[in-house]
Parts: sequence; structure tokens; C-alpha cells
Amino acid sequence: MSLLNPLRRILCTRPQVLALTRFSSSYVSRMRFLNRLKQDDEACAAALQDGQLVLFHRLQPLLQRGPTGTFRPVTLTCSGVQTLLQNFGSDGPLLEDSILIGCSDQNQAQFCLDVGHLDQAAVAEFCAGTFIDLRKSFFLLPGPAARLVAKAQALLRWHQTNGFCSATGQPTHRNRAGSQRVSSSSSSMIYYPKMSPVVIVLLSDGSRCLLGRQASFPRGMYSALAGFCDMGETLEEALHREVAEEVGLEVQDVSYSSSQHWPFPHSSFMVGCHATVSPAHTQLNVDRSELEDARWFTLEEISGALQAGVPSRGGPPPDVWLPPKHAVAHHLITEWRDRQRRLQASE
Ligand SMILES: NC(=O)C1=CN([C@@H]2O[C@H](COP(=O)(O)OP(=O)(O)OC[C@H]3O[C@@H](n4cnc5c(N)ncnc54)[C@H](O)[C@@H]3O)[C@@H](O)[C@H]2O)C=CC1
Ligand SMILES: [Mg+2]
Repeated sequence: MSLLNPLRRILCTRPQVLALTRFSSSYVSRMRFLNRLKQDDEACAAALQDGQLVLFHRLQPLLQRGPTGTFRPVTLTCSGVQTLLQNFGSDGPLLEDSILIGCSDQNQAQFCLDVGHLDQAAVAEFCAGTFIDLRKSFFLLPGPAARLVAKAQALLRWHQTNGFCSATGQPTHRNRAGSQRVSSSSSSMIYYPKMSPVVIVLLSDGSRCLLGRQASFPRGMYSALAGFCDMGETLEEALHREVAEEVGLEVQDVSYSSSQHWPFPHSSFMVGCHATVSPAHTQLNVDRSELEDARWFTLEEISGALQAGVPSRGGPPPDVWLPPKHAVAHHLITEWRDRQRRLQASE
């Protein structure tokens, strides 16, 4: 099979002019465009014809190393995917399984498609890319691309596991964009993709911050405390409860920092907060069934660990290292370090 010619035809090498680019390229126009595609199946089908597609194979995204050595998702045109499917003897309707995931800066609708029924190595070779496990991909890709493939994989997974109505057992059917599924029974129940809310908190006693590790974490990695919100709880209640359960402390002030969609293992909505405990009450009582260890860390220790970064594979990991850049835990720890430095400088 000749690689280069089909490749040239199928890869999106430059932005295409869209019928729908009559909108201005502003953020508001893009968001309204996307919202319309979720509601209007015909408009969505038309946008797919001019859209970009990111391929997955059994939930692994197809990546490619760019000229500067950085990874990026392989992006194909609609006709490119059709060519690929024909080449591999797959029939046309599969393209309709694609799911809307976003809109490029050039107002081009972005979709994802899982070709898990095709030969993985052959598709990868055809597209001059590699299918890479999502956890690895997430940290190889730059931020916006990492978020896009994480969202895509979460949606693909949700569709693959929500084919039936949980009330009646009848099949569910998706809309064109893949933003919902409706039960085919008389109940017409509508299902939307789900995320589990998780609160993640960096505790400070004024001069130190608290990090913990679960036995399942990679060796030596410490992170901020996190926990799933229970039904009926506010975020603040979940935060107070998780800290009490995991390390036996009572939290004082809480402030919101930032949030992120976390695809591992099953789509959590992480809400990142800072909180304080009284310097007089910092004695830990760690629940060893939840955490293998939890400790207070000084500014020097945190600064050093941030500076050292994530250990490379192969050699023995350091005693303590911190979550990588794309994790909200990393963001919280960096914010704390910067705030402590400012405080020290102003003293
Ligand atoms: N992005 C980031 O920076 C970080 C993300 N995380 C993520 O936060 C999440 C929660 O942290 P944990 O300390 O594990 O939570 P956790 O302290 O609530 O303990 C997990 C346990 O909670 C129970 N649970 C209750 N509701 C659940 C639900 N909706 N889904 C799954 N389990 C549920 C299960 O028994 C599970 O074993 C994890 O998925 C982890 O990957 C954790 C640290 C850093
Ligand atoms: Mg926890």
C-alpha cells in the first residue's frame, strides 16, 4: 500500500473554508455555532463534511510527532476518513458514529471517531501516526490538545457504555453531535454525558502545605488531597469531610482556585481549592486505608520538587516528586509556592 499519496489526501494540512464561516471567528460565534450543532442534526451532518476528525482505536488517540519534536493528534478530513474506511473495507455509515468535540480557531467543527474494529497497526501506518494510551498521550501533548483528546475519549467511552436505558433496558439512540442519548422506549429518557464532581484541596498551615499519596500512585508521587463529592453535599462540605476522613484535620478558610476535567479513570470534574488549618492544630491522623502517607512540606522542599519536575522513566524515582503540569494538583502547588514566596519577600 502506498503511504504518501493517501496520506496527502487525508490529512488536514491547512484550515478549510467552511460554509459555516459566515460567522465571525470570535469566541461567541464559535460557541453559538457549537451549540447549534448539538441541537440541529442536519447542521451537524453538514459541519462533519467540512470538519476535522481525530481518530481513536479502542479509546487510544492517534498521535504524530511534529517537525519540532512535539506530539499532536493526527487530524483528518471527512473525505480522508472515508478514503481510509474504504481502504480498509469498512462501510460508510461508520463515519456517522463520529462525535462532536469542539471547534477550531478557524471555525472548523472537530469530531472524533473510534475505529477499534479496524487493524490498529495498519491504520496507524496509513496515517503515519501511532495510537498511544490516553494517560501517556495526555502528558505528551500540549495543554489544549491534551484537553481535546481527553474530552474526546471521555465522550467515546460514555457512548460505548450507555447504549441502553437504565430504566427500561431498551436501546438508546444518540443525536448527530453525540451530546445526548434518548431511550427508544416510551419513557424517552434523555441521558447526557456525565462527570463525577471531585474536590481537590491544598491545605496550608501558613508555612507548610500538606500532600499525601495513595498506594496506587506512581512510586514517590505526592499530591493534594482529593475526594469524590457525595450526593447532596456542597463542595465545601465535601472538602471538610474528605480532609477530616483522610488526615483527621479541621479546615478553616477555603478559597476556590481552578478546575479541570480529569479523564482518569472515568471523567471527574476536579474543583481545585486552597484551604488553611490552624498552625496550632496540624497533627495528622492519617487513615491508612485511604492514604499510604501524608506529610507537611516546607516551601524549600516544594520549590525543589517543582524545580526537579517529573522523573524520567528508567532510573529510580526520587523520594518525593509532584504531579505533572497538566494536573490541577500541580497548579495548586505552584500557586501556593508563588504565594509563599511573595509573603516571604514582603516580610
Ligand atoms: N488532576 C489531579 O491533579 C488529581 C486528580 N485526582 C483524581 O481525583 C479522583 C478522586 O480522588 P480519590 O482520592 O481517589 O477519591 P476518594 O478519596 O473519594 O476515594 C476514592 C473512593 O471513593 C469512592 N467513590 C465515591 N464516589 C465515587 C465516584 N463517583 N467514582 C469513583 N469512586 C467513588 C470509591 O470507593 C473510591 O475507591 C481520582 O479519580 C483521582 O484520579 C487525584 C489527585 C490529583
Ligand atoms: Mg482521596
